[in-house]
Formats: sequence, C-alpha cells, structure tokens
Amino acid sequence: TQSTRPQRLLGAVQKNATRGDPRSVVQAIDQFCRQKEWAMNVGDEKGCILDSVVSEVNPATVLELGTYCGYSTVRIASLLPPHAKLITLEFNPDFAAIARQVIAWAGLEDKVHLIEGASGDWIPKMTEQFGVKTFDLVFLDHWKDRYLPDTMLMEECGLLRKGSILLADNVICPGTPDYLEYVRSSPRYESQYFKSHLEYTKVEDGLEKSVFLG
Ligand SMILES: O=C(NCCc1nnc(-c2ccc3[nH]cnc3c2)[nH]1)c1cc(-c2ccc(F)cc2)cc(O)c1O
Ligand SMILES: [Mg+2]
Repeated sequence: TQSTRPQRLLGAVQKNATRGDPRSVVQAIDQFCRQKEWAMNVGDEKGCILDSVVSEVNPATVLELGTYCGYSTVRIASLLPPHAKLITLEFNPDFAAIARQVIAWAGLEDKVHLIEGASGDWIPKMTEQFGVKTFDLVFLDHWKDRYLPDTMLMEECGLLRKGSILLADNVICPGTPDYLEYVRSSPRYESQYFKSHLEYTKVEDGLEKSVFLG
C-alpha cells in the first residue's frame, strides 16, 4: 500500500537525523520539505522566530495546538528548561502516530505530552488532567477556524495569566482573520506581527505574538 507524506517525512528523519539530536531532526525535516515534498511544518524561517520567542519567554508550561508531525514540538521542547512541560494536541491519529516517533527520535519524549483529540474537548480538562494552572506560552498551529474560539475558551477556563504569550502561525496564509481582528482590537491583548513567509515558499505569511494583559 502507498505510504503517506507524514510516513515519508518520518523515514527521512530516521535515515538522516541522529537519534537524540533535536537539531538534526529539524534539519532533516526541512531538507525533506525543500528537496522532496512540501509539508505544513512551521519551517526554518518562521521556526527561527518561534525559537526566539520560546527562548525569551523561557516557559515552564507550553500548550501547542496542532502537532502535525512534531516539527515545532521538537523545536520548542529542545529549548525548554529542565522540568518544563509541553502539552501538544493533535486531532488526527495518523499525524499523532508519526509525531510520537519524530519526538522519540529527537529524544524529547520526557518533555512532551502528546494528546490525541479535539482542542474544544481538551482545553477545559487541562487543569484536572495535567495539573496545569496557566500556560506561559501557547503556540497556535491547528485548524485556522479554531484559533479564535479556542483562545476565548482558554480565557474562560482561566488558562491564561497576566503575561501569557500566544504565538499564532499562518495568520496570513492560510489566514486567521477573525483571530487577528480579535487580538489586535481587544484591550486585553498587546499584539505584534512578525512578517515572514509560508514554510519553504516565497508566499507571505507571518506569526502574531500576543501578550495577555489579564
Ligand atoms: O492546516 C494547517 N495546520 C493544521 C494541521 C493540524 N494538525 N492538527 C490539527 C488540529 C489539532 C487539534 C484540533 N482540535 C480541533 N481541531 C484540531 C485540529 N490541525 C496548516 C496549513 C497550511 C497550508 C498553507 C497553504 C496551503 F496551500 C495549504 C496548507 C500551512 C500551515 O502552516 C498549517 O499549519
Ligand atoms: Mg502552520
């Protein structure tokens, strides 16, 4: 039977990356996506912006919405201080199965909780299931029409504190117009746009960084 793109991406990691070396896993995926097949990872250019925000925030608790193959999960987890926790949510079981193996190849499974399920179901359960009171950083990279409802849900569930950072991928392409309007006009957020490009292309895209003001 035919392999899927995520399976071929995993194959490239197992072939070209060194076990336990997150940077080599990231590099192997970027090389695969540039030379073989495009895939919807945040990519190297936006990935550098992600790295700088993670390093600046130095978060103890991170929520990632939209794991896909685990590329950004590996980038984030490799920068976390010891004992920090990254919870990543993936809706598609096939993507989740690949992501687990990519994260394991990078040797980061102890820092990552990968949950299979819908954000709307799991966000209200974060505190009781994982003992997380608030998130220091949230990386939004899942279905683009879920960014706004899930942000409102996180507010309602008290998962954001004064100073929590939301970093959203794809605010231009594919685009998240309702989310952008919300975080840019709400007095409860201070937002900043980091102009970049859609992963592995010349198409404009960018990340929106929003600080929750409480
Ligand atoms: O759809 C995207 N990403 C979403 C994957 C996902 N992986 N997991 C989920 C999830 C996880 C929990 C959920 N709970 C409820 N819905 C959920 C959806 N969603 C995406 C698409 C593009 C893209 C750009 C241009 C094109 F021509 C085609 C495609 C680029 C990107 O950077 C993306 O991130
Ligand atoms: Mg994305």
